[in-house]
Amino acid sequence: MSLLKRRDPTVQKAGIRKKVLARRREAHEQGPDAAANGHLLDVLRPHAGKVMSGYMPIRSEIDPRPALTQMARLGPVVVPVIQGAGLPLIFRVWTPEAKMIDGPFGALVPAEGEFLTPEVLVVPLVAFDATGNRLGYGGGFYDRTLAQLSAAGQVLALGFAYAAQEYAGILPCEDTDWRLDMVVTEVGARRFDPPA
Ligand SMILES: Nc1nc2c(c(=O)[nH]1)N(C=O)[C@@H](CNc1ccc(C(=O)N[C@@H](CCC(=O)O)C(=O)O)cc1)CN2
Ligand SMILES: Nc1ncnc2c1ncn2[C@@H]1O[C@H](COP(=O)(O)OP(=O)(O)OP(=O)(O)O)[C@@H](O)[C@H]1O
Repeated sequence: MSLLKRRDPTVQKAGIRKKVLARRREAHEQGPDAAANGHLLDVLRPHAGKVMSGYMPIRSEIDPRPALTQMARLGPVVVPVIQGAGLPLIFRVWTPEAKMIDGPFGALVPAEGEFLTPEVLVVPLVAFDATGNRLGYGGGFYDRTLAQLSAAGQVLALGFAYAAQEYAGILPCEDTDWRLDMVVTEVGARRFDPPA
């Protein structure tokens, strides 16, 4: 591979995705989701009443629905809906009883209900690092969404993942990549320092 290609973050990200996804699949088979949901609930509870976004898991993503089910009793929980390529996500109210339909990329979306703007976001991811950088599937959906929401007000971005999804180095980042405030895994919750 040429030096230029190695330094291209898009190329680097693709290689890291593949490696970390293999580890995520292994962790998913072990299924430490219950322990992670306990930690997630501890982090979310103080925010009860705020509009909070979760996600409907796809592939080997860790399942946040146990914690979201509890939070939906205390306040509005929303999940992402894709408007189109290159556009930020919008969010529709979810409850455990909501009628769900298939959305793009296999994630379920609510068939009906109000669209609300979240202040606290539980964000799915492929990889994270020790400084709060996040790598997703490459659509840039969460980067665009977090940029838009933070321009309008304060948001809290919480990554939810298996501990095995931590990348040992610093993830390659572009100017548009958004950093996480915290990450929650089966090991516990970690808060990242704000950028220097
Ligand atoms: N559960 C869940 N819901 C979510 C997301 C997510 O990551 N997880 N998203 C977070 O953004 C959005 C969906 N984004 C996605 C974007 C791309 C692919 C995907 O499969 N991409 C291809 C590669 C495409 C390419 O770059 O060529 C792939 O991985 O095979 C999946 C989801 C909205 N909802
Ligand atoms: N706020 C933004 N405005 C314009 N383009 C953006 C913005 N955020 C991200 N992008 C573009 O989206 C592309 C994909 O981003 P990236 O690979 O970081 O996605 P990701 O974080 O892995 O995916 P996702 O957020 O969907 O889970 C980038 O090449 C970037 O140029």
